[in-house]
Amino acid sequence: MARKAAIIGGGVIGGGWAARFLLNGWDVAVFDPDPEAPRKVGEVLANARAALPALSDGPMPAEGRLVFAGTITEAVEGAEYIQESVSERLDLKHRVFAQIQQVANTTPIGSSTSGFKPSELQQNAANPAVIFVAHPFNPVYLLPLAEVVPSPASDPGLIERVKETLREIGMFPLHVRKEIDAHIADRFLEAVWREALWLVKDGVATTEEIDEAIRMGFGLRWGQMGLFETYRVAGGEAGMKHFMAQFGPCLQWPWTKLTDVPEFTDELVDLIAGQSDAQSGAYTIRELERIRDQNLIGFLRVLKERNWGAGKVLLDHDARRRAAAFAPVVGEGPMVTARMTVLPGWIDYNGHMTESRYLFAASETSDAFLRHIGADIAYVGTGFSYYTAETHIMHAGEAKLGDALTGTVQVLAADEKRLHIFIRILRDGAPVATLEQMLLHVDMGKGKTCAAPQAILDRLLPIAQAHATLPRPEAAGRHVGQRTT
Ligand SMILES: NC(=O)C1=CN([C@@H]2O[C@H](COP(=O)(O)OP(=O)(O)OC[C@H]3O[C@@H](n4cnc5c(N)ncnc54)[C@H](O)[C@@H]3O)[C@@H](O)[C@H]2O)C=CC1
Ligand SMILES: C[N+](C)(C)CC(=O)CC(=O)[O-]
Repeated sequence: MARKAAIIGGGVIGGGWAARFLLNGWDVAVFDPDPEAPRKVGEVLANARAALPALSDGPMPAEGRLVFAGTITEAVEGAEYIQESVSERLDLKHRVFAQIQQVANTTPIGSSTSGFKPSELQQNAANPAVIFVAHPFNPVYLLPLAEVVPSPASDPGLIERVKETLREIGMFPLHVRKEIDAHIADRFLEAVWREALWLVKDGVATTEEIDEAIRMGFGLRWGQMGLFETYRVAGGEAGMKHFMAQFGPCLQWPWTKLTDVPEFTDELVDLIAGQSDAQSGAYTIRELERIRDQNLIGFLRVLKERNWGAGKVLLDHDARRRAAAFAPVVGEGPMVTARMTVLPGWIDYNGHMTESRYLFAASETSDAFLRHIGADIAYVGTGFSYYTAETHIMHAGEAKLGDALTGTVQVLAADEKRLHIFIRILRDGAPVATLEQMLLHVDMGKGKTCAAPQAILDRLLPIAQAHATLPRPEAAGRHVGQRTT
């Protein structure tokens, strides 16, 4: 049975949390008195469905069930985790916590608050120990950071369990050790925001020029190295010490007005809103969200290829999900090594699973087999691996959205260098596709085939021997254009 999360407040952030939990296989109940909330959450979810699966290199779990609850009590019933995402007003948050704790007194309650300290949130609560800050970043379904801020009254064991829950849905819980207004990241954002307001107010730059200054330069650097690592490199060979000696004094010069807040007059609001309309008004907010999401996917995929920063979180999440999803089943017949569900992003213009996803399903199946015989990621790290030298794919049916697929491997032949396998992608026990593949054991450093080590052969060869007794698949050895009758 799927695990359940309750989301109280279904606006921009509540919708993002709902999407992240749902797409990671959790059931979600949302409570929001706004009659527009189901539409708004639905639109965020549609964006998330088009975006989040593109970050995964493994099968995602089947999407959880979304319900809109009529009351807070109904929403939190049976929930293992509660995320409060109502408007940023302390009195409102207190009322919501009181209502929740009338019926769910021990369930963890994370607050999305951008600035309130957990000790402020906990004031007068029936059980303060379970209330903490879990501050996410927009779009919640793509950005991994959640600042987890406990107070001295928080239950440390519960906080550790919450961090694990957040990892399970692909997030990076950053434990903020000392509570402070606006946590860590929003303090920076506030400082930058204040300075930008001054630059616009004083007529130095427009909103567009400020955005160009960020996205053409330091914004690109920050996404991959942050502040300190970036400045360390900027110090040249002498690193951080030289950087500080050179640029430390300029902090005393009038380069910034960071501590001073411009007055929030109607004039300033109109000036900024007007410039923002001129800059970006040609797009709707939903269009801008989709542009943002596709750009983020591009960045994140590159970081993932490099196992760096947020990309490392994505790789860890794939590995965790694979390990939790399925252990190969060794039985009498072909080995069952993978299970997956056909997701929206896998469907093509013909309304069925696109051809590249059959290859993807096959590589999930063969990768699981390789891990089973010991050729796992740690083994690849030693400089050896199996490469696919040849594939023949036959389509026997159409996989459709939501279909549950199973991948099996039958070893046709194996020796110290070669691994000849037959993969079936099954739906309800019948193949929708079969793939015959030849894999070769390779010394990656030399770029040449070589014999697999005895430890791998000791696992592989008995399977090959057992599979030699299975009926040879009719499709094995076929080539394109052969008659079937
Ligand atoms: N928008 C942002 O960029 C970020 C916002 N946050 C935080 O997330 C929280 C929510 O902010 P947004 O989603 O931006 O605001 P929003 O205005 O989009 O959504 C707030 C939602 O709370 C609902 N609400 C009001 N009273 C309620 C009640 N008694 N029970 C249930 N729902 C109720 C409203 O109907 C609304 O749909 C705030 O604490 C904010 O500081 C955190 C990270 C980023
Ligand atoms: C503007 N904000 C304070 C609500 C921003 C955040 O809290 C985080 C974000 O997503 O930028």
